[in-house]
Amino acid sequence: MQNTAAILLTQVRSYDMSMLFQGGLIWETTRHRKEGRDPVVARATDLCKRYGEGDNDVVALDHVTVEFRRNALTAIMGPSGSGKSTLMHCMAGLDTPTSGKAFIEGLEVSSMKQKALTELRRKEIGFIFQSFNPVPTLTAEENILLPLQIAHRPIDRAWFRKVVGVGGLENRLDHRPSQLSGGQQQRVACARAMMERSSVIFANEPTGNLDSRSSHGVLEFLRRCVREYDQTIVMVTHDPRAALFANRVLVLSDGRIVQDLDRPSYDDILAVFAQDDDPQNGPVEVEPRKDADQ
Ligand SMILES: Nc1ncnc2c1ncn2[C@@H]1O[C@H](COP(=O)(O)OP(=O)(O)OP(=O)(O)O)[C@@H](O)[C@H]1O
Repeated sequence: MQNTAAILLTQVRSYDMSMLFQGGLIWETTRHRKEGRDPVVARATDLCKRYGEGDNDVVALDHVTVEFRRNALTAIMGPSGSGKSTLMHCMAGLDTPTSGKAFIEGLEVSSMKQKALTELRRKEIGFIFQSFNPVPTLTAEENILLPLQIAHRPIDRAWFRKVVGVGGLENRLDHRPSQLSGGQQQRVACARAMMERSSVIFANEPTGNLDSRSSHGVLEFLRRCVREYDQTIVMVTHDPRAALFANRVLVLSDGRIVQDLDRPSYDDILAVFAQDDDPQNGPVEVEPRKDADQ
């Protein structure tokens, strides 16, 4: 009995030690990569994802190999069902690929144990979703800082001021969500993600619920964070105007990358949409790029 207890205790201790070691390893590896300025922040090799079986089998990702560069705003576009969200979820460790590998800062996300993955996500991966659900009783400032406070992480006030400045939120910090417009709320969501200083932020349709004016404010915020403050953003979008803010546009079709456009022009984006013959997606109206200076 005593022996069993001793073995159990040793197992628990070695498990704790291995988790500590894994956490430390993640921290050290990502720090070295960032300091070494490895130009690739995230990578997928031969990524496949199938859902269902037999007649219900769906190939969501079909041998996708791609690198995401640091300090870039990459847009992922493509028709509905082409695999955009699945790619993002597999890259961020929110879903597991059927085969192939996904890496963040050189660490293989696709085979990571749950606890290490949680640690990696907490430290190195940020998220912005289409719908932001701020805590209604908290102010904008409190909502922005909430994840850091929950994690007992220190708040870099200088960085906070820069982020809210770029987001144009200085005069809204003591407002509650009900006192903010949709665009302001989404900029609060972006500011929250920026505060974490993750290696990469995955944004899924960040302007999907916004009118074109509010979208512009959010996209300009994201673009400035990339250009001026070295952030790295991968954004899924159906919106051609959003893609005009990106340094690079990847186009997916049937789970494959069919185009990889570097700083695409208005005409390049139009051409992508001209090829999208899915009637569900409706006609596309793209305004000429007025503000872009890339
Ligand atoms: N959990 C799931 N179970 C079964 N099939 C799924 C699941 N998730 C996604 N799929 C299928 O995988 C394919 C890719 O889906 P995904 O959501 O990645 O596409 P998408 O390009 O993001 O689409 P949308 O633009 O409509 O959001 C689709 O055919 C979808 O129906």
